[in-house]
Amino acid sequence: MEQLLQTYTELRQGVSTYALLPLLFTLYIAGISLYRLYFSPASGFPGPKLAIVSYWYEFYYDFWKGGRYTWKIRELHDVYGPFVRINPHEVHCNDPDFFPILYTNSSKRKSDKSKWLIRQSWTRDSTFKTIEHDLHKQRRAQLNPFFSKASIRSLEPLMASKVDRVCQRLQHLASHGQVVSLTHAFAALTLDIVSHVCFGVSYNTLEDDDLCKDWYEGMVVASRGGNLVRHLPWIYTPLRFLPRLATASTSAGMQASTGRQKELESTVRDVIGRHNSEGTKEAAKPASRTIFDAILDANVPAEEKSEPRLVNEAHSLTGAGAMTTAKAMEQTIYYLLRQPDCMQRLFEELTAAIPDDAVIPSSAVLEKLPYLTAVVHEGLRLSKGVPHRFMRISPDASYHYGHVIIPRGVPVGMTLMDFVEDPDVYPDPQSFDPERWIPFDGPAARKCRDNLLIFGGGSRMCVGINMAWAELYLTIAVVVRRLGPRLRLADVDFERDVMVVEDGFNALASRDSKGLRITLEPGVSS
Ligand code: HEM
Repeated sequence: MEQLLQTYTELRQGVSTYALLPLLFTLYIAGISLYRLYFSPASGFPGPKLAIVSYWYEFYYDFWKGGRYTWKIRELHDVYGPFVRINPHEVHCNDPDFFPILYTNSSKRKSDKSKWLIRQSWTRDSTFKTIEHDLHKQRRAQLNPFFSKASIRSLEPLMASKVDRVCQRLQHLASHGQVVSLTHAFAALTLDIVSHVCFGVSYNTLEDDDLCKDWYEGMVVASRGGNLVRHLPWIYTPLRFLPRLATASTSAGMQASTGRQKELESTVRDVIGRHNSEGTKEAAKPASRTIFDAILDANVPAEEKSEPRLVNEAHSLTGAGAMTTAKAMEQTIYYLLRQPDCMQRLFEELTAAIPDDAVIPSSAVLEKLPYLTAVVHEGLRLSKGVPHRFMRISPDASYHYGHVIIPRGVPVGMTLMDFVEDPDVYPDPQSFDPERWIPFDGPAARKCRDNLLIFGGGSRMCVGINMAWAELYLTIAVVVRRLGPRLRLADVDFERDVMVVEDGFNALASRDSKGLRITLEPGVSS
């Protein structure tokens, strides 16, 4: 009897506890919503109530709508003004005058990144994704020397040989009227260059039958997956291991992504092994020293040189170095092919400047060609760069801008794509119009240049900017000079294959995209 009574009491206690759960949950949600609406440090900024109280609003546009929050944020600015609360913690700004205040140098203020950014990422230990200002500064100092103007100049023979090779491969692959993917060809080119700079050995994907199709598809899958992982970070671990387990996975993209991960891990292991067996490379000739040698030689804590951290860095450098620049090359060639008068004018300028198309001039010489300069700038602008917003957190002092104060600790970001599509600076911004850059030192072009903030700004500005410009000038000049009049678009639909419609951090075309595909007319190029 006593036992029965005890069981009854336990049951009642159990029932009442369970009955309390929904109530506790409701109170928790109400409490957190009230806090986010009225007491959070970001509560002074307007925005949709749903976005302020919950991340599900952003999730809907990021995941359900497929990387569309960036475009939704634009609409929110139309309703709420230049500063908008876009999620429970973050403020977004679209006022260009705020740019230099937000993206400033280390001497002016510390700039942390937001943890929200690294939730989506397989590169969370890279320089790019480093949250804390001082640690970023230390990591960035190891990269800077490899990307200075002088270093990039010394890399030009390597770049030229790869550009030469991409032309040969295009001619070979398209020799019998076959369709070739310029998307994969340009990704192979940029990947081969950046892998050489990082590891001292090029991936040589230009030699692969399908160029770097697998690597590229893997990047696209990882980019799209990022929009899910950012919201549901617990999914990161199963996602990392799932493809390894499911070797027979039906998703080619997943397999490609796994292959890419394995390849990077083994490359980094090789680099560490080679470095350790050769001893310190401090005294080595600068030309033979790689980024990873510099990191491994640096006087920093051991965890900074750990294999997982270096794999993260390798992921980030190869991804950042290859995807964006290749996209800009692809878009530039696409617009030239859509506007044959522009292609013809560029070809004529190049033929005059490079009488022997076997000789590849330096990028410094190419930068003096006015029409090429206009085309390269316009193509880069229309490639949109990275469509995702770049957040900063000022850890020590609030941001002050007119009457607006953003308290320290509040993440605030801007979307660089907004600048390159600003109709006040670039009338009819979606059209390809190299004329807007001519004359290059005139007032209109100057305004265009000042707004081409596609590489970001301040202490975390793109480290690869010099490399990107050199690659763009060399590639566009040589490809157009040698093959321009013979290139034809092969079943390319702008909205399906070219237009940037998805923010997967990288700029992505539609999910049905077949990439930019071309054929080559027979004949002599010059
Ligand atoms: C058209 C080409 C490119 C565009 C539009 C571009 C754009 C950007 C932007 C906007 C950032 C700043 C991110 C931020 O503010 O948080 C960035 C950072 C970075 N980019 Fe680029 N990039 C390009 C080419 C390259 C190349 C060729 C490399 C070579 C490896 C590279 C490597 C990096 C790295 C490592 C960072 C992180 C820098 C840091 O956090 O200190 N990028 N890029």
